[in-house]
Amino acid sequence: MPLSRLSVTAVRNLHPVTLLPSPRINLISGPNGSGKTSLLEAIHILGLARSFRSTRLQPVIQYQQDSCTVFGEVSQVAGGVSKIGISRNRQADYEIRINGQNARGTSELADVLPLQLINPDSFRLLEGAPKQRRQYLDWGVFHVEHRFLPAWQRLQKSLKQRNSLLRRGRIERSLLAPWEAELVASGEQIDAFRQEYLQQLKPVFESVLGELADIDGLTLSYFRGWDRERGLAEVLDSQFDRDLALGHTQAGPQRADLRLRVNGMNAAEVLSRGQQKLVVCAMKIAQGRLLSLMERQRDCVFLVDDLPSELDRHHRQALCRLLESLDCQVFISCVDADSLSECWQADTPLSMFHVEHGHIVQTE
Ligand SMILES: Nc1ncnc2c1ncn2[C@@H]1O[C@H](COP(=O)(O)OP(=O)(O)OP(=O)(O)O)[C@@H](O)[C@H]1O
Repeated sequence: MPLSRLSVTAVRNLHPVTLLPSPRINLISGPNGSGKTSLLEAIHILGLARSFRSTRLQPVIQYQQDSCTVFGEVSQVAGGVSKIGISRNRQADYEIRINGQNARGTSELADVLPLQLINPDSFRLLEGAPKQRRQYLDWGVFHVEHRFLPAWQRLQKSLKQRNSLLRRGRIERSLLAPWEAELVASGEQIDAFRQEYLQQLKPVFESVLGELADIDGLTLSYFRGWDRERGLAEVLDSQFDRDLALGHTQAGPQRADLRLRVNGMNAAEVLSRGQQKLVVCAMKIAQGRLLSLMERQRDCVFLVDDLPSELDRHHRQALCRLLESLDCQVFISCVDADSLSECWQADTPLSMFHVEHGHIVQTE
C-alpha cells in the first residue's frame, strides 16, 4: 500500500512540494534543520492526523500561515487508489477527506495508510510507561482483527462510566453492574485478541531479531492487566473497596503491558542504547512483516527518522537489509546519504531526495 503521490503545503519549514516516491526505498538526506523530519512528519499526519513531535498540530503549521495541508494517493492491494487529504488551521479545525468524503474518524485513516514509525523516541517503547507498549500491541491487533476497535470503544466507555461512579464515593453497587458487565465482556474480548496476536507476533519477532542482532536470553511476555488465574469479574469484585477508595478501576486491559527481559532483567536496564534501538526496530519490523503475512496481505509504510545514529556499519546494513526484505515502502532520513547508499541491492527501486532550507529536490 505505497504512497504513490504526496503533496505538502505549509508544514514547518517545507516549501510547497509534490513528490512521486518510490514504492520501496526512499532516502531523504540533508543538513541539520533542513526539513527531513518535517517531511516524515507530514506523512505521519496523513496516516494518523497527528504529529509524532508534538501533541498538538498547531506548531506544525508554518509560521505566518493559517493552515497546513497534506494530500496523498495510496495504492491499494485490491487495486485502485485511495486519496487522502488533511488540513488543519490555527483555529484547530480539522478536515480529513478520504476519496472525497469526510472521514468518520482517524481509525479510517489508519486503515487506508498503516504506518510504522522508527525514530529516536521509539526507545521509549522499552523504557517508557506501559501505555506505549499497549499502543504498540494494539496497533497490530487493530490491523489484523476488525472486531478490536468496537470492543476497545466499548471498554473505554464502560471504564469511564465506572470510574466516574467510583469518584462519587458511597454508591450503590447495583449502579455499577451494567458498566461492569460491559467492561468484563469487552475487556476479556480485548485480552483474547491481544493474546492471539502476540502468539503470532512472537516467532516473527524472534526471527527478525535474530537477523538483526545477537542478543541472548531476550524474552517478550504479556501481562494482561489482571490476575492470570482469575476472571475479570471476580477481580473487579474483590478489588471493589480499593477501587472506591482510589476513585478508579485498577485491574483490567487498560493495565496490560508487554515485558521485555534479558535473563530475567528489564531489557531497558541492561541493554546498550544501540541494542535497545535494534530491539525496538525488530519489534516494529516484526509487526510490518506479520501484517503482510496475514490474510489481507496489507503492507505498512515505514518512516525511519535518522537511521544511522547510534548504529555501527554492520548493524546499519543489517537493518537496511531487513527493511528491504519487507517489500514495503520505506522513507528513511539521514544527514549524509553516503552513509546508506551502499546498503541496497542493485535492483531495489530506490529514490533519493535532498532537502536544503525546506526545498526538496529528487536527486535519483
Ligand atoms: N512551524 C514552523 N514553521 C516554519 N519553520 C519551522 C516550524 N517549526 C519548525 N520549523 C523549522 O523547520 C526546520 C526543519 O526542522 P526538521 O526537524 O525537519 O529538520 P531536520 O532536517 O530533520 O534536522 P535534523 O537533522 O537536525 O534532525 C527547523 O529549522 C525548524 O526550526
